[in-house]
Amino acid sequence: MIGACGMVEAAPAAGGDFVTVKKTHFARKGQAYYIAGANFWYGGYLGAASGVGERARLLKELDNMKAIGINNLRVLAVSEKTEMNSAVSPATTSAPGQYDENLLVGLDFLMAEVAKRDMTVVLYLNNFWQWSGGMTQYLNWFEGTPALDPNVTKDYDTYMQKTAGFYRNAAAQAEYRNVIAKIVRRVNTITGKPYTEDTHILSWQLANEPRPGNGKATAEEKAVYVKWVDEVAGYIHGLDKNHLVSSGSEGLAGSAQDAQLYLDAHRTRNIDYLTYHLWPKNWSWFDSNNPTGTWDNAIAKSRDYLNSHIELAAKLGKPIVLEEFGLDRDGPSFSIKATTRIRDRFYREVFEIIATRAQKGDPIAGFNFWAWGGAGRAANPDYWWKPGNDFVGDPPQEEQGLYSVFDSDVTSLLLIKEYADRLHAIRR
Ligand SMILES: O=C1NC[C@H](CO)[C@@H](O)[C@@H]1O
Repeated sequence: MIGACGMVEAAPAAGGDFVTVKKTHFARKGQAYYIAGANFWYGGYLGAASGVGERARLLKELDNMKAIGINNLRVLAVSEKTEMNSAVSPATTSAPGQYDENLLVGLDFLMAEVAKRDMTVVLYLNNFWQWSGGMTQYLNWFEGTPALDPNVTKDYDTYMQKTAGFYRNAAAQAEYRNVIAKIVRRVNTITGKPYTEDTHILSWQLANEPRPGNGKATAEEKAVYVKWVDEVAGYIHGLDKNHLVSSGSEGLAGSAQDAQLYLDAHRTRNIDYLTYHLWPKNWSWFDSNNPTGTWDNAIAKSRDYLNSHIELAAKLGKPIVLEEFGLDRDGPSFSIKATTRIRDRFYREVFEIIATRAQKGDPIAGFNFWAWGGAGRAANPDYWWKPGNDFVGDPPQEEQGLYSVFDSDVTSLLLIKEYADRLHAIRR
C-alpha cells in the first residue's frame, strides 16, 4: 500500500493482528498461531542500504523461506562494536549513544519485507555470547574490563561468570535500557510505522541465551538473574503495550541445570512465553566423530529435554518455543558438499515431538531451527568468517557451515516444509 507520502505502508494494524497469548498458545488474527521458524540473525545486516547490505539476497532468502512454510524469523536487533576476534562487524552501536544508522535502516528494511510476506519476527536486544559484542562489551565500556573472547582464552567458565556481572552493573544496565528504548521506540524509515505498532514483531527478547553465570552459579547470582529478567521485561512492556516479551533462555542448560531457577525466572507476568534451545553436540551428548556410538545417548537426552521443558511450561501455564536446535553435517564436515543424513534424522526426531504435542494441545508453540544459511557460502579454507565475507547461519564465533541450513540442502528444506505444513494445519 503506498501512503499519501509515497512511503510503503502496511495496512493499519487492527488490534487482533498482534500475536497474543491465549492460555498456553499463541493467537493471531483470530486463529491459533504456530511458529515454523528459522534463526536468521543477520537479516537486518542484509537489509542495509550500503556497506554490508545485500538487499537482493535478502529478498531471495525471504522468498525461499516463505516458500517452505517458514513464518517466523529470530533476528539479532542490535550488536556492539568490540575488539573480540570472533564478533561481527560493523556493529549497530560503536559506543554508548553512537549508532550506525545504516544498520538500523537495515532492520527497517527487513521488517518492511517481512510484513509483505506476512511473516513475524522475534528481535533479541543483546547477547550473552561474544559474536555480537553483547553483555561482555557493555562491561568493557562501563567496568573497563578487557573484552576477552572465549574462543581465544578457551576459558568459557570464566567468561560466563564474568559476563553475568552485566546484570548487576548499574551503568551497563542504564545504557542497555537506552539501547532498548532506541530500538523499541524507533519509527521504521521505510514504512513510516513505529516498531511498537508493527504487528509483524512477535516479541522483544531480552538477549540471546542469557545465563545466570556458569554451571556453578551461586544463589546470589541466580537471584540477581531472576530480578534482571523481571525488571528488563517489565521495562520493555512499559515502552510497548502491544508486543510479547521473552527471555531468550536455553532452558535448563542455560539455568545451571536448575529447574527451579528456570521457573522462577519465567514466572513473572512480564515474561509472556518461555523459550528453550537444544544443542546435543555443544553439550557433549553427541560426538560427531563417533555418531553411531553416541546417537542413542544423544537422542534419549534430547527427547527428555524436549518433553520436560514442555512440562515446565505447563506448570507456568505459558506457551514455550523451541527457538534453537541444530546438529552438524555428516563427517563431520563444514563443507556444503557434505551430506546431512544425521542432521536430517535429528531434525525429524525433534519435529515429530513438537508437531505431535502441538497437535495434542500441549503448550509447545513451535520451533526455530538454527540456522538459515540460504545462499551464503563460507569464504575461507579454514571456514572462519572475516569482515566482508558472506553471512551464513553460523555467526562469526563458529565455523561457517557448522550448523547452517543452505539453499542446496534439499533434504533438510523438504523436511522443514513437511513439518511447517503440519503445524500450520493445526486449528484450535
Ligand atoms: O545462540 C547460540 N546458540 C548455539 C549456536 C550454535 O552453537 C550459537 O552459534 C549461538 O550463539
